[in-house]
Amino acid sequence: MTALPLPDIARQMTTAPLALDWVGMQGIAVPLRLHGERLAAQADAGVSLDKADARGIHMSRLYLALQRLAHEELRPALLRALIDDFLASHTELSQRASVRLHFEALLQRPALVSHLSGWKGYPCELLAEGDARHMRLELRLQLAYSSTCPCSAALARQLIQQRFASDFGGRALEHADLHAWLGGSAGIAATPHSQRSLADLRLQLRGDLAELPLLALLDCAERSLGTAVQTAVKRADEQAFALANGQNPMFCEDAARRLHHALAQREELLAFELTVVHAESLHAHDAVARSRWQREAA
Ligand SMILES: Nc1nc2c(ncn2[C@@H]2O[C@H](COP(=O)(O)OP(=O)(O)OP(=O)(O)O)[C@@H](O)[C@H]2O)c(=O)[nH]1
Repeated sequence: MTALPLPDIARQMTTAPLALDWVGMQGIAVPLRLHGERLAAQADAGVSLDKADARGIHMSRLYLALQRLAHEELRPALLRALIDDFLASHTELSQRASVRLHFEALLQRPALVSHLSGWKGYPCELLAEGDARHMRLELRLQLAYSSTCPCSAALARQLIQQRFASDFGGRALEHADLHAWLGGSAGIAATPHSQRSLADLRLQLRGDLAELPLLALLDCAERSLGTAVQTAVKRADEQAFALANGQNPMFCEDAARRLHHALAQREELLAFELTVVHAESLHAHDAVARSRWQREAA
C-alpha cells in the first residue's frame, strides 16, 4: 500500500454550521471491573459539538479513552477521569461530555431461612456527564419484588370469616376441630392476589463518593420493601416468603412510599426519582406510582 496521506473529513469545516448538543457513539461493548469482578457492559460515549462550523468530532478518541474501563475499578473518580479524557481530546470542539454504562450487576443473595444462596441480576445504568468543573452522576437500578394486594387480603379474610361462621356457627368450639379446620382448605377459602413488581430507581449520587454504593443502595431498597424476589428456595424459604408477603401487603403507593422514606435517608444521594410498577394479576394492566426527592440545600 502506498503511504498516501489519509483524508480527514472530521477536520473539515461544515457548510451548514450548527452547534450540536451531543455527538458520540452508543452501544460500545466494554468490560468493566466492579468489586474486583469483570462484567460485560455497553457504553454510550459522547461530547457536545460547540464549534458550530467544525464538521465532526473524533469518535476514535472517545472509543480509545473508554479502554481504561477494562483495567480500573468502576468508581466515580474513574468516570471523572473519562470525562476529562473526552474533553482533553476535543479541546477546540467541546465543553461538555458524557458516558453512560449499561450493565447487569450479578449479586449473590442468601435464602431467607436455609443456608443456600443464588445469583440475582440487577439491570443497572450509570451516567456521568459534565464539563471541566462539574460532573453529575446518576445511577439507575431496577429490582424486582413481590407485592400482595392489601385490599384483596382484607376481602379474603372476610370470606374466611364467613366460612368459619357457616362451618362453626351455633356449636361449641373444640380446639382440635378448629386446628384441623385451619390446616385444611376450608380454613383458607380465599387467597389474596400478589404479583411480581418492579422498582425503577434513578438516583443522583454525590460527586465526591470514593466508591459506587451500588450494593448498599440495593440492600436498602430491598429491605424497605421486605419481599424482594428470591434466588435459591427450599420449602422453609418459601414459607418465610409467604409470611413476609402476609405481613407486608402493598399497594403500589405503599411500595413507593417505603422506598422514598428509605432512600431519602441515604447520605450518598442528592436526589432521586423512583417508579414502581405492579404487574397486576387482578387486571391486565399495571398499577404504577412515582415519587421524587431532592436534598434540601444545607
Ligand atoms: N465524526 C464522525 N466520525 C465518524 C462517523 N461515522 C464514522 N466515523 C468514523 O470515525 C473514525 C474515527 O474518527 P477520528 O477519531 O477523527 O479518527 P482519526 O482522524 O484517525 O483520529 P485523530 O487523528 O485522533 O483525529 C473515522 O474513520 C470516521 O469516519 C460520524 O458520523 N461522525
